[in-house]
Amino acid sequence: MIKIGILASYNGSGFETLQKAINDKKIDAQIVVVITNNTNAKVLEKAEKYDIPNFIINDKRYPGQDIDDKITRLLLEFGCDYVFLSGYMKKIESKLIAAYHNKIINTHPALLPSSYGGKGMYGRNVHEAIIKNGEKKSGVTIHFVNEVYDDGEIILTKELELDDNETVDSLESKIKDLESLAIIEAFQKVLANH
Ligand SMILES: Nc1nc2c(c(=O)[nH]1)N[C@@H](CN(C=O)c1ccc(C(=O)N[C@@H](CCC(=O)O)C(=O)O)cc1)CN2
Ligand SMILES: NCC(=O)N[C@@H]1O[C@H](COP(=O)([O-])[O-])[C@@H](O)[C@H]1O
Repeated sequence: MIKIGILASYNGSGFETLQKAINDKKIDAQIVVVITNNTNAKVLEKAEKYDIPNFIINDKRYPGQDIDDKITRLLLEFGCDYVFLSGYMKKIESKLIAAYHNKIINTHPALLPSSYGGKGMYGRNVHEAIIKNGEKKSGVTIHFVNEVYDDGEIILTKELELDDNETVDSLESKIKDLESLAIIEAFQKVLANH
């Protein structure tokens, strides 16, 4: 059975999408651990709901320790084959990348490559920039993770056209819906080649 570890900073909506797809037999895998950097992350409640071991790992909780090493060791201890970044807001560092080369998958709420990726481009910031710049389309990119933000090999993208009166809230909602489809399709594609 392919094992997946989750890294998330907030709600972990992508994690729940993946878990529901697993429960619905759309994806043959098991989510075995959830890790967050955020003590208040709602993803912790979701992990408990699905009876998945969950951990908070951040500098405050482990002052002076190597967070990269700690996360990597935990994912390895749980036997993870893949790592899914479900709205994880911290840079993935060298030890985790080395341990999981082209096995870390991220979902980004814009089309890449573009100026809507990289440092500062996360969550609502992305949608605000898209609308401010008068873009006519946006979308979702699922990609493998390398040392650089939003620079890894692209697994798939899904596009949408913006309405004339699109707002940040309306775009965020549409992107979230599109993202759910993209996550399922991307994992089916990756696991088919496992
Ligand atoms: N090595 C990599 N690490 C991460 C990647 C990646 O592609 N390579 N993707 C991100 C997810 N992400 C976009 O998809 C992303 C997340 C956060 C940021 C960002 O600018 N973060 C801020 C800190 C924000 C915070 O502390 O809440 C920063 O670095 O200053 C950019 C892109 C996950 N990691
Ligand atoms: N650049 C990374 C980034 O912006 N990721 C985005 O964070 C959201 C997390 O939402 P959630 O906490 O509700 O799952 C997700 O929509 C994801 O695309």
